[in-house]
Amino acid sequence: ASTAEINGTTSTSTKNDKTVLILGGGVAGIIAARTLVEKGITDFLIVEARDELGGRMRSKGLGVKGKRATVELGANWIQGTQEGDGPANPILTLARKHGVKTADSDYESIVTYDETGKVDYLDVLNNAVDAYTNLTVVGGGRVPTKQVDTTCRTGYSLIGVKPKTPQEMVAEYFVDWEYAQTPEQTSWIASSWNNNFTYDVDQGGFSEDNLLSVDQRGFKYLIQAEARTFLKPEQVLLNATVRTIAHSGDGVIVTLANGTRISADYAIFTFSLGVLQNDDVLFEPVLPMWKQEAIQSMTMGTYTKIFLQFKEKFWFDTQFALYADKERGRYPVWQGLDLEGFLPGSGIIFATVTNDYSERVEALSDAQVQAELLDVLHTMFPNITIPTPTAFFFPRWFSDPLYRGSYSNWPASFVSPHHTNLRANVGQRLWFSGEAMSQKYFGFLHGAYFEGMDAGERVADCVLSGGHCKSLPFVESVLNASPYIIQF
Ligand SMILES: Cc1cc2nc3c(=O)[nH]c(=O)nc-3n(C[C@H](O)[C@H](O)[C@H](O)COP(=O)(O)OP(=O)(O)OC[C@H]3O[C@@H](n4cnc5c(N)ncnc54)[C@H](O)[C@@H]3O)c2cc1C
Repeated sequence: ASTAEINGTTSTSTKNDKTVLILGGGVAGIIAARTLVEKGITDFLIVEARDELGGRMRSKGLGVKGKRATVELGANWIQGTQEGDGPANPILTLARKHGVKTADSDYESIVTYDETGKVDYLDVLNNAVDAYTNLTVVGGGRVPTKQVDTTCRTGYSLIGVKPKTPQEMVAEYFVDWEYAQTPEQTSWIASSWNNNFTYDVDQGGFSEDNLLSVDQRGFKYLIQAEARTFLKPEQVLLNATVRTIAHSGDGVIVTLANGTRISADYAIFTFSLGVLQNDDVLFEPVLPMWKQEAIQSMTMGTYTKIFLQFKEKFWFDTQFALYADKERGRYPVWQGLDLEGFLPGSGIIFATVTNDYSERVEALSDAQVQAELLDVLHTMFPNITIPTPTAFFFPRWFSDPLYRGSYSNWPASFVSPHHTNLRANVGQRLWFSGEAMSQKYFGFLHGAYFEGMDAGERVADCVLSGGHCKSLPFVESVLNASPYIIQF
C-alpha cells in the first residue's frame, strides 16, 4: 500500500497489504468505500463476515412454495420523502436511483384492539401523538437554554402526560417504539433532536412521510446495486469474520477467525455498537478508557419483527393495528403486508416487539413465541378460529454476535463529550464509523450513510496528505458541568 501510487507524493508506510481496510459491508462501509474511490483511492478491502453486503439491511424469503415473499428482517423504512424543496434523505435518493419498489407507509391507517377485542381508542392515540410532538418541542428547547438532559419519562411527566391504562400505554409505545427502548431508557434531548433532524423540515429534516420497501429483491438491493457501480471483486472479502484488530503508529493488522492476517495503513471500523460493547472483536492494545467509557455508555436497543404467514388473510385492512395488553410492550404493534401496494395475496402479517421483550422472546423457542402470538391474535379476534400458520420466522438480533441488537439509542446519562469520544479516531490509524457514531441520526440508515461518507473523507485526507491526519477531537475525562457536592 502506498500513497505514492495515488497522488505522486511521498508515502507513509509501504509494507502493509492494503492502504485501507473497511471493516464491515453495511451502509457505512459501502459508502466509505465509495467515498475513497471518489477521492482516487482504490487500494482498499471491505472485510465482511456474512456472505453478502448490506449489513442490517437484511431480507428473507418467507412462506410456502408458490406463496413466497421477501420480507425485511432489518431496516424497512425510508424516513422522510422530501425531494427538491429541501434536503432529501440520501437513502431515498439511492432508492430512486436503483428503482427500489416502495409503498407509502401511513401511520393513520390503523385500527385498535385491546384484551376485549376490537375497540376504538383512536382518540387516545391522537392524544399520544400530540404529547410526543410536544415532548420533542420542549426537549429540543432544553438545548439552547443549556438545561440538563433527563429521560423521556421525566419529560412526559413534566408536560403532564402519565399513561396508566393499557390503551394509553400502547398509544405511547406506538409513537416512540422507533427508539427500540422505553421512555425510561431514552434521552429526552437526544431523542428530540434525532426525531426533529429527520422528520421536521423546519429543522433540516426530510419530512414526516415514510416509505416502506416492498421490493422483492430486498431493501438491501439499494445498497448492493450502489456497490456494484464502483466496487471491484478484489475490493471485497466476504465470509471473513474479524477476531482481533492490532493498531499502532505503523497501521493496523486484522486477524480473521480462520487465522488470516491482513495489514493496512488505516482501518475504518463500522461494526455495530453492540459488537464493540460485547468484545466480539478484540483490540490490541485495548482501547483507551475514554473510548471504552463512551462505548459502554451509549446503548444498543433491539427491535424485533415476528412474521407469520397464513393461508388466507383474516385480519384488518389497515396497514397497522395496535393491541393494548396489560403488560406494556407485549406484542403491541401489528402490520399487515397482505394489502394492495404491499404484498397482496402473501398472507403475511407481523408483530413487533422491542428491547426487554425482544430479549425475552429470543430466549424462547420458536414454537413458544408462535403460540404466544396465536394467543394474542385469538384475543384480538375472539370470533375467529385462528388457523395454524403456514410459515413463521423472527430474527434474533440481540444474540447475533455480528450485531448484538438492532441499533443504538442515546440514554440520558450519555452526554455530548461521550459522543465526541465515541466518534473519535484512536491514534491516526484506527477510525470509527457506522450508525451509532451519528450525533443527529443515530439508529437510522441515513446516519450510517453520512458517517460512512465522513469517515471515508477523513481517511482519504490522511492518505492523500501522506499521513497528516486531521484527528477528531476527544476528551480524556468526561466531567460534570458542576461538581456534585456531598454533605454529610
Ligand atoms: C430490525 C431493524 C429495523 C430497522 N429499521 C430501520 C428503518 O426502518 N429505517 C432506517 O433508516 N434504519 C433502520 N434500521 C437501522 C439501520 O438498519 C442501521 O442503522 C444501518 O443498517 C447500520 O448500518 P452500518 O453500516 O452502521 O452497520 P451494519 O449494517 O451493521 O454493518 C456492519 C457490518 O459489519 C459486519 N460485521 C459485524 N461484526 C463483524 C466481524 N467480527 N467480522 C466481519 N464483519 C462483521 C456485519 O455483518 C455488517 O454487515 C433498522 C435496523 C434493524 C436491525
